[in-house]
Amino acid sequence: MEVQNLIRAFDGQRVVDDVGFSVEAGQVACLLGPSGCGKSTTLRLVAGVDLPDSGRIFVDGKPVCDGNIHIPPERRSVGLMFQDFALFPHLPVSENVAFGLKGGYSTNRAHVGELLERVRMSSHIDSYPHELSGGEQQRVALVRALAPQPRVLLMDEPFSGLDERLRDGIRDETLALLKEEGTAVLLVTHEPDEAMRMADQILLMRDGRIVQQGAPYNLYNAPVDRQAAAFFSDINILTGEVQGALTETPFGQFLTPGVPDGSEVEIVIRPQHLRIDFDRAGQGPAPTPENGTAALARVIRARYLGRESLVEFTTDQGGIVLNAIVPGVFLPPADTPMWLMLRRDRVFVFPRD
Ligand SMILES: Nc1ncnc2c1ncn2[C@@H]1O[C@H](COP(=O)(O)OP(=O)(O)OP(=O)(O)O)[C@@H](O)[C@H]1O
Repeated sequence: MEVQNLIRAFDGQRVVDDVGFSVEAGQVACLLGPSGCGKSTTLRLVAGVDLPDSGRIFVDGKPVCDGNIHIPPERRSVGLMFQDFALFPHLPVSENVAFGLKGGYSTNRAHVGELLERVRMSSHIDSYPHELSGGEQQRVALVRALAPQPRVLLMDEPFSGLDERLRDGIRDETLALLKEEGTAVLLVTHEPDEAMRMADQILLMRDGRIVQQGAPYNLYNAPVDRQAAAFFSDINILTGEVQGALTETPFGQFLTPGVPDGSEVEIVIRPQHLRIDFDRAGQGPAPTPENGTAALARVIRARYLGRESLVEFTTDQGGIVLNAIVPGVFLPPADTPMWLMLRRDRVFVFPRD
């Protein structure tokens, strides 16, 4: 599936602003972004339930929407699965799954049976939706969407109605089935964890635009700007002024090439990429290329989060507040002096907006 230069405005305001991407068969692309950034509108345009002001959409290489063509939703080979997955309450599972198939359940028994088998729901074939748990309903909704074998499946926050504990299992199961089917999937979510877990490709959206797209690894480890970095985890920010392509901080100098002298930069690091060392009578670790220079800091407070501990520090020089995440239990008392280092390969430098 491919989308080119999609634009959609409401009341003169562009909510989808020159969006373009493609999704290969068997790939999951996640449209990720904060509420109101235009994800659902993009999905609706691809589905064909809304018309773009301009732009083109292709499914299987064929145009389904451009300046001249507008193929209706039911003829786009696109399946839909939305948040409330609305199974028909008056129909049993069998009829729900067969709903989009010519001839209904009676002529598609084998296909429906096989699909239900694959999501371990065969024993519920005669049940009605109200007799199923949320997770079971979700599995039925998934195979209902896949039954007509669409080339593209569009999913809008499909897991958000589910119990937290069920979600991971159902996500993995869904992913496995989608991969087997070879369907191109476009999934809308505002949860970075979900996108990281599900996506082959993340399309990060902000104010109607895709600000970055790529594999989850790339978005996490090479964000385009501070907001993109902050979308995936808490971040620490140090600010500094550039002089001669270098920025001086309590953690030593950072290379900031291409930024004019006198302008400010933000040096960003995720809490799990701080290194901590104990203080030995005012002596810190020697500088290294990997970790730069250590800066003396004091513990403000430490909290245990289960798998990890979160320790808040303030640096002696400059009073910079920094959060560090450490695996396991690490709860130093307040005011403990410690040396902090920033993993140089995990630091992002951005011009300050
Ligand atoms: N039919 C419409 N008429 C007017 N404005 C609309 C319409 N549909 C969407 N919008 C506006 O477009 C913007 C983007 O909405 P959209 O639903 O695409 O965002 P979203 O990223 O999916 O958000 P959420 O995660 O909250 O669903 C919002 O400001 C919304 O109010």
